Amino acid sequence: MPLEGEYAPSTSDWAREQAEKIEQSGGTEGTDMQGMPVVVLTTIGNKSGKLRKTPLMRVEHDGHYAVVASLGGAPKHPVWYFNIAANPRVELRDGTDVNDYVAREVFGGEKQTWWDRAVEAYPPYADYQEKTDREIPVFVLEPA
Ligand SMILES: C[C@H](OP(=O)(O)OC[C@@H](O)[C@@H](O)[C@@H](O)Cn1c2nc(=O)[nH]c(=O)c-2cc2ccc(O)cc21)C(=O)N[C@@H](CCC(=O)N[C@@H](CCC(=O)O)C(=O)O)C(=O)O
Repeated sequence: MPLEGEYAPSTSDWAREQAEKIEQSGGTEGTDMQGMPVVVLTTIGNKSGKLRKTPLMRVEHDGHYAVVASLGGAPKHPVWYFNIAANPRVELRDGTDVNDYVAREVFGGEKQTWWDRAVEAYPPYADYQEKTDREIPVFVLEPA
């Protein structure tokens, strides 16, 4: 069941432009950054109730996805983290495929497994974790 609500654009220009390019092309354009694949996560704003569309690096293994709240190694979580915390129902667009998921933050060995997969998909994640004391959260997306 797709998430319903009014879309509210990100205040990050580059992210907004990429999300809108991907969405408006039905997932056929704008789906990479530095040659690495990008997906679009849709969350429900935990304050506005609006739909937030966030481009993220694609982290996939055997048909399962994870999303990484890295924000370039900033000291604070990206606010989409708090959207998921309040409502774990999300949508993920991977190219032309859009599916519903329930996001589950992972810890311990499961997080390490997915963190290794994330760094393999997008090596700068390792640098981001190096540069911050913040534990960068990883969510696994369970099919809804
Ligand atoms: C800039 C901010 O967005 P954010 O949710 O903090 O997310 C920051 C970034 O993670 C986001 O811009 C990502 O798309 C950046 N980004 C990646 N960010 C990552 O964290 N990980 C990635 O792998 C990643 C890859 C990536 C690839 C391409 C690209 O273009 C961007 C990429 C934003 O849009 N803020 C809005 C509010 C958004 C929001 O969700 N508001 C909530 C309330 C949130 C709250 O305050 O609790 C609501 O509507 O209720 C605002 O300031 O008005």
